[in-house]
Amino acid sequence: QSGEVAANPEQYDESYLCPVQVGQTTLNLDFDTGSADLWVFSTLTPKSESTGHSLYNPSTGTKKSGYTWDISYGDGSGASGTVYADKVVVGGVTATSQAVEAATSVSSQFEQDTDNDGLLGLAFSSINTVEPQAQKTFFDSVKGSLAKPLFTADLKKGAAGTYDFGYIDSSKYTGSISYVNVNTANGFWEFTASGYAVGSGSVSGSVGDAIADTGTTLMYLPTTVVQAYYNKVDSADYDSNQGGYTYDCSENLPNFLISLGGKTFTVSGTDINFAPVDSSGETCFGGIQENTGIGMSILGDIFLKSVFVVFDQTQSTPRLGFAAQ
Ligand SMILES: O=C(Cc1ccccc1)Nn1cnc2ccccc21
Repeated sequence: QSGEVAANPEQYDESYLCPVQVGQTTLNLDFDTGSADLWVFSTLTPKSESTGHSLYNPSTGTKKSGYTWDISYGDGSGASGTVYADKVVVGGVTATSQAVEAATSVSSQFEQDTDNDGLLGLAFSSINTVEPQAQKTFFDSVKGSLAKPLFTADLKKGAAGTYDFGYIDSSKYTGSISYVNVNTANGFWEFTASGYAVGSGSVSGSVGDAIADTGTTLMYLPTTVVQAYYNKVDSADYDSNQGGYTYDCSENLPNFLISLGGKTFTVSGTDINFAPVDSSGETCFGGIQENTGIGMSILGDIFLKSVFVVFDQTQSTPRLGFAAQ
């Protein structure tokens, strides 16, 4: 089988939500290549936490007795609950007995984002949090039945993009796809990014160890790289209150160039301008921030909306393919 599903941006492209049939209900889920749990708001979630969300009703599923899950994300958000097996359909691609993790508790960040009805993890199943036995991601459940064991991400700035499962749509990118090998030891789509440049010119240095993470909004890079970037933004400075680099919203940001698999990709300065820090719209928060404390770089949505990405398991070593959009 193969299929295509829309990826609809929230305000400021903070995350992208895709319609997914879970049991007999369609929910809007955040497809997340940075985690491996498929969890949903449910009729088991306290009403005080689930108002405004679409809810999965586990009555259509088969309860996996004694199974629980509990996930925490790098930004401090999290959720936990119980586990059911049920039908999950994404763009026509069907997993007949997918582990669906029903939330019995969610953190305030999820409670408040009423567009988001849960997450669909697309990292490696080795980091799924279900106890006593890790469960397969949706992609792992359907991989063997896909025309090709791969999926692609085509996210866009302020517009609907797509995730495709089982095929590469050559109308969605330009030029050739350049591939890098993935190290799955940490359960992420992790690879080595090469040189970078600020503004224009030839790339140099090395960004290093990085993950392709659709579930992270921004780009988190080494301090040396981030300082080199904001040195080119006159009004920029590190604002500890905001927890990152800010600048005057009126200032034009330089492009950021990064070399992956031997090909240089350009993230436009307009894409790096993330959002105002408050309703005055005077000061803006940058889409490139420091990876301090994370342990690797994260190429999140700010980067991913500039490229077409292939998450490829056609070979014994998984690969990431990058092409210009
Ligand atoms: O957790 C992270 C990475 C991160 C972000 C900020 C600081 C440190 C680490 N992303 N992420 C991946 N999936 C997510 C789901 C919800 C929230 C964040 C999510």
